[in-house]
Amino acid sequence: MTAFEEFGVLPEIAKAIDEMEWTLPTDIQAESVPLVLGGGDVLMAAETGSGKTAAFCLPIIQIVWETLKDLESGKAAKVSANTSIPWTISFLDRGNALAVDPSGLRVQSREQKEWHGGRCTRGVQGGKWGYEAMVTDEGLCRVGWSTLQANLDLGTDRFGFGFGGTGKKSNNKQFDNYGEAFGKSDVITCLLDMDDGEVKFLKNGNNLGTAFKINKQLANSAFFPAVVLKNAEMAFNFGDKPFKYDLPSGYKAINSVPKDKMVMNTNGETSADVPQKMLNNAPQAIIIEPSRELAEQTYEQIRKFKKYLEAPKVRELLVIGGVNVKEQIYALQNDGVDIIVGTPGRLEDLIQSGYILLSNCRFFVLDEADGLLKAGYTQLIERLHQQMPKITSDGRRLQMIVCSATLHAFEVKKLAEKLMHFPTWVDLKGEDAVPETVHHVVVNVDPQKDKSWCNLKKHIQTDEVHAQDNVKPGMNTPEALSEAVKLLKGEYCIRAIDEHKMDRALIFCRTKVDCDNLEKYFKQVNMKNYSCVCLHGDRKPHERKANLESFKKGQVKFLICTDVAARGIDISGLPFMINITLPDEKSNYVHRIGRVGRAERMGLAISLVSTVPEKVWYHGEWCKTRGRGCWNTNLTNVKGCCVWYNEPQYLADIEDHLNITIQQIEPDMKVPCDEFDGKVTYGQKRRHVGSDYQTHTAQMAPVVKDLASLESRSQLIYINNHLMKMRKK
Ligand SMILES: Nc1ncnc2c1ncn2[C@@H]1O[C@H](COP(=O)(O)OP(=O)(O)OP(=O)(O)O)[C@@H](O)[C@H]1O
Repeated sequence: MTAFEEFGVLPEIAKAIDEMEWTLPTDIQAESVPLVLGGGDVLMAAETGSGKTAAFCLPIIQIVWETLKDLESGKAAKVSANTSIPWTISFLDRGNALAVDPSGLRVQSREQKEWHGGRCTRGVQGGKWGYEAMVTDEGLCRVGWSTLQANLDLGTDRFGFGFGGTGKKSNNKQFDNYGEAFGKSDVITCLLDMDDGEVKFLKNGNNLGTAFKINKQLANSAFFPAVVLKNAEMAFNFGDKPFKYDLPSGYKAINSVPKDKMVMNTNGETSADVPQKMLNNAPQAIIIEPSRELAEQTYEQIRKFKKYLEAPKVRELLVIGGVNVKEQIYALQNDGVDIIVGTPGRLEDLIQSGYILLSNCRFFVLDEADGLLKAGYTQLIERLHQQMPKITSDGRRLQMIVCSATLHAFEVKKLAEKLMHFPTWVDLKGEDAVPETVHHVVVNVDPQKDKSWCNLKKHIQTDEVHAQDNVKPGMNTPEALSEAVKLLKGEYCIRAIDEHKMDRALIFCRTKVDCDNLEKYFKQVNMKNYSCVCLHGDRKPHERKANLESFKKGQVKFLICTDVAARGIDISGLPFMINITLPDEKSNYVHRIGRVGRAERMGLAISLVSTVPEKVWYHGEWCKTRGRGCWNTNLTNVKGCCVWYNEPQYLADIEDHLNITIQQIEPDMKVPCDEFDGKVTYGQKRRHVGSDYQTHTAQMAPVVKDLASLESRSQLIYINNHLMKMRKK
């Protein structure tokens, strides 16, 4: 049995993992896999490169496959196969905010503004029948009877007859006083007399009299128990248990309706016998990623993990923008899908146009959740969540998984509170942190100390922010120093590469134009030694994909990118990364440097930090071309497109956030001999020197000592007591 199997992973999946040469689950996997398999909502916060992708993909693939297998063998189908459906509130015929518990006998809606209703799985034609509904939590509720034509807001059309907690009866939107108000713990008996064509109600056993006369047009219709709630909860008894109050004479429990009078509720089902799970375009899992590259990466991992899962096959689909939508639609309509990995925009397009159905979705995953929220997708996420059934047709609850290396953001906590169901935090550090495998250092770029920029014969082309300023070499104006920083950063970058003999590195620039300029400079200096490609939003999707691939395959040495690649991108054994400019968003520092030092391999991250303010482009929504061909070098406070970038401040913010002081190195780029240097090769696994064990022993020693003294004290107390008793005797 492999270590993964011990955590409940299926042998077929464990075999695929074994082939990837993963011997042990990482900490986040060991904690999260059992939680997800057990049905819980999970918030995963763990360092970059700690294996979060597998922590949610493995259990999802497993449960999806098991569900498909159950369906194939007919087990799950039984739940919705007509003949065996019990008398419950239907999982299919209900409003999208009405949660139905797995027994189908308790319903809840926490929607405060709208009413959400549901109907029973079976109905009746003819005879005298009754059932009980109990208010189990305060709120607004209405119960009664409706036909299948009635809308779910009971009593608002002529096909439904309801009695509400405010003491009103309603049919066809006509609300009249009836009986008396009811609330928490009250039991309402709903009675249907199809022989005399009337509906009446009891409150806690007291007969409130006839509420409605059913008109002749509806006399032959089938009626179903129905409910509608606004921020309330109710429980039902259709006769499986003894009623709290006896039914009036002549009435029987609704669940004793004979077959010839029983009518099945087919609303929400595609056909009487086909369970929804069989629908090709209704996936069981939706995984949202913030970038196309990350979506592709997660999709590829899923393909690897499911390799040995046969009969039935799990079908995964990548739904991202920038590629032909027709192919995605074709796959949805013809091949079908069980797990979708996608980016928000395209995903929502296909959902709103009906190509993807959410009716069977039971896993909703937000990877890099804080990034998604910061990118403005909060409402989209909430919209999708609202459309997902909170309990699926086979009685399983929607599970939500939210993860990131920087999850400690207010927005994430707010979202979790709103959408998740008693989530478990799997938080291995309690705060955003940098893995021990990442050695990260900063280098000051000080144009007042380092005057080499005055005499550069060959230099990087800058972003031309100072094209109209007088910035001659040797000048001391803020503009001249800012231009100098840009020139020096080009030199420092090459120096860092040379000093560490980097033959593989990710280089982050702040803007697309900075990326392009660095790419040109590398080619100018030495095309072969500094072979590189760019990855940023202005490059076409196929170019982005090809560039990432060529870097991953080692065909080029350097990948120059904007924050597009900051999150999640996994390039195995990547030894080096360079920040040409620090990100202004502190969590992005964690994500950027987390591209190295992954899966226990060591990595070095060097950040170039200007000591003086640097004037940079900042094209906001006011910039009509969003930067393309824009030459407005005024500052943003006068409607321009530039800002003064204060890197020392951003560095202080990052250090404050991580509660550390980042080691500073000199412009010669030499990394001083400390415990990292000399003992490690960046890109390789760290030699295990056994220090962990020693540290652990040291940590545990005082606790063990305390325990020993407690034990000895308790034994002494016991002996003393015993002696005292003996003496008394
Ligand atoms: N149990 C394991 N054993 C060995 N390698 C693993 C294991 N789990 C994951 N890995 C490898 O570790 C690397 C990082 O995994 P992954 O991309 O899931 O990290 P992450 O936590 O999502 O990081 P980020 O926050 O940067 O997105 C991958 O190359 C993956 O193949």
